[in-house]
Amino acid sequence: MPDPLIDLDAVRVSREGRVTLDDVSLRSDARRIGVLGRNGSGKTTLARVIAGLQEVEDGRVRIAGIDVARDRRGALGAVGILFQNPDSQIIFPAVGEELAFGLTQLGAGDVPNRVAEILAQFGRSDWHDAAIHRLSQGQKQLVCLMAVLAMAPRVIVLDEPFAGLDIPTAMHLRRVLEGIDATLVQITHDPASVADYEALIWLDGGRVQAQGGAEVARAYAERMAQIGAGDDLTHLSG
Ligand SMILES: Nc1ncnc2c1ncn2[C@@H]1O[C@H](COP(=O)(O)OP(=O)(O)OP(=O)(O)O)[C@@H](O)[C@H]1O
Repeated sequence: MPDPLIDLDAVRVSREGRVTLDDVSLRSDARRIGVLGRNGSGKTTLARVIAGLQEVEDGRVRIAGIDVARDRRGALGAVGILFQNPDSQIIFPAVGEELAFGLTQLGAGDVPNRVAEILAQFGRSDWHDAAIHRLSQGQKQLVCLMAVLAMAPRVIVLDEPFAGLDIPTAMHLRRVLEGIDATLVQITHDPASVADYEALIWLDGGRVQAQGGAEVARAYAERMAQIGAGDDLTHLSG
């Protein structure tokens, strides 16, 4: 059997001496993958591992057969990531430069044309020279989305990129993503948003609490309701 598109085996990550992912395996060819977990459960760390932005201390990571932490150029064509805060992603002052950057890193040909194409695809050709700091959060998130889509990665990791956006903007960007031909890995604490996904993984304290299909979202929702019904806040301690 060929290796799956997403192939993580017994991954372990420590940050500042603390284990944040422990023995996490995820092998999947599903088109829609949901990663569920509470605050601090390790979701963002896992997102960064999948995107190759976080080295693992132990275990193996391959996305589309690429060792994404080591082969950064290969990783750019294999996986893109959108964070909750677009400001943590944007490097350049103008939209056109920002869109060109990833393509140049990727070694793509005819970068100016591809930048023009992606802007035109979203009806934003007038943004080419726009100053990013003048854009709204939703507009900045659209720039990040365009930057990712321009590179046509096989996998896109969404680390709650729509959490800070108003409802129509979030709906619009979500629709754009649903329409594209890429595997989506959605990080969330909201089970309803991934209830119909084919593959779900539930992280708790950096470990896999459960893995499977819709039953995982149901079990997670039940557990969260139970915790929420109690008054015990000790689970928030660091
Ligand atoms: N840069 C960092 N350095 C050290 N520890 C970190 C760092 N980032 C996160 N951590 C720790 O790693 C653990 C997992 O954090 P992570 O951000 O992966 O969780 P999360 O599930 O995405 O949380 P949230 O939903 O609150 O964003 C937490 O205990 C956190 O304190």
